[in-house]
Amino acid sequence: MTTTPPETTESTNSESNEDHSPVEMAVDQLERAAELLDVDQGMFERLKHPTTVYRVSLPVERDDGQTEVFTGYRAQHDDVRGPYKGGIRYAPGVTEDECIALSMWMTWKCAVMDLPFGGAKGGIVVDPDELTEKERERLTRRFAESLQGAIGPTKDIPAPDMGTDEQTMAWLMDACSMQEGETIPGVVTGKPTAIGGCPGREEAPGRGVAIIAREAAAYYDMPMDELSVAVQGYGSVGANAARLLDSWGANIVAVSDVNGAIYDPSGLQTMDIPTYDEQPGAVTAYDGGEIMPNAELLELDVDVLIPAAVGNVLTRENAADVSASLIVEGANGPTTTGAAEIFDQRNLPVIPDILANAGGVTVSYFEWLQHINRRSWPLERVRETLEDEMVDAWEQVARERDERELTWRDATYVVALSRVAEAKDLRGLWP
Ligand SMILES: NC(=O)C1=CN([C@@H]2O[C@H](COP(=O)(O)OP(=O)(O)OC[C@H]3O[C@@H](n4cnc5c(N)ncnc54)[C@H](OP(=O)(O)O)[C@@H]3O)[C@@H](O)[C@H]2O)C=CC1
Ligand SMILES: O=C(O)CCC(=O)C(=O)O
Repeated sequence: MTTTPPETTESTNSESNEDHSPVEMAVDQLERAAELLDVDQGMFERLKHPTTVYRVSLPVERDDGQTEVFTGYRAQHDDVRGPYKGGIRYAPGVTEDECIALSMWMTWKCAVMDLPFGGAKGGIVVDPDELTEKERERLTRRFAESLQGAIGPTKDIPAPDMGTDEQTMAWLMDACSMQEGETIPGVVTGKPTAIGGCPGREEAPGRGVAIIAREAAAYYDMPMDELSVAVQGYGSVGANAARLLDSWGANIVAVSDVNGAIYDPSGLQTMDIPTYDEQPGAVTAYDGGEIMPNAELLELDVDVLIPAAVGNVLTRENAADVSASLIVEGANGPTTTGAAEIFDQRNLPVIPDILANAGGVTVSYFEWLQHINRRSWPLERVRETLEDEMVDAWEQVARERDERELTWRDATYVVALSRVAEAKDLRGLWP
């Protein structure tokens, strides 16, 4: 177990991190908010570091009998407002540095939504598509064993992220329950509904992105039925956001997966384009529209650009060429520090990830409450409550932005950090 952030390492999209590691990006963002709020220097120093980082070796027997050892991480950033909370990703580019940055972003995301959680994030360095289902199950169970004592319904509650899904959460829950000798549904969120999951959790991050895009478009007087939208990434977040905006009347002109984008200025039928889960690799095989590289999608002349795939895609190199009028961050950390500076200079509004994609953790919170109350919510209640919570958070951030004349990112961080700092002051944990 380590407790300090490492030096710069590569992030999920390592080609364009402009020498800023994810942690450095996260610290830059925190520093701006700390200055605006005049936060105590010591508290700022503390919040630059995670509380704990677990690094575990995971020996797994492959189906051919060979043993392979994978590396897993769980970074726990801060729990002053409640148990650590955050997803687990399976991806070849997972690093300790990335998990730490993502855990910091979870602290702010939970705080901006006013959820009683702190921030955590974990991952395993693995391409899940290269494992069979049985191998993925063995790997997940081994990860749960290695994190015994670190995770639990009142300590740290994992959830899905890139490369993991409700089945992964079911295995994690089962492994933790076996260790404890009793069924503990609250140890993870994003489970299948048959074992205590919340209806609507899978669609929630994308639904939240769509709600925030709708509110932001209205703020800038852009009518929904005239809105052109490009979405990078057609997985859980991107496809759900695209389809919902489409159903509200927006014109989704481009979507992409890892192989590339399809573009049709007259609008794509998003319900007809299969996501990776529905049919892997189907985006660029879709009949209709022009095929283009992901990089070109990011520069399309659209009203709204939603990067919803991986981190660090908007960089100092391409920021000047982004032609959208508004960016809504669906992915975590899609905008590098260098790109953010250029967007600020250009007065191009960027609605940050910690607000825009917070729908997932918000519905995770509903799931956690259902575990405590032993009572499930119907889908309509989930959707209505999510709508209320997202709009509430949006309005608080918009007020802060307008009153202090801040960027959207700074305003969001100010709302989040002021809640975390107040909790630390009240609990007397600081200094
Ligand atoms: N799932 C969740 O609960 C939440 C996720 N997020 C964040 O949203 C982002 C996407 O997550 P999620 O939708 O769950 O992930 P998925 O794995 O479901 O989807 C990711 C999508 O991005 C595509 N993609 C992968 N790599 C690239 C690349 N280099 N360039 C372009 N497209 C690429 C994938 O293509 P292909 O299908 O071909 O692999 C897929 O369409 C991540 O940053 C995640 O952290 C944020 C909040 C909650
Ligand atoms: O639902 C959760 O607990 C976490 C979701 C997540 O990892 C994220 O919002 O980035």
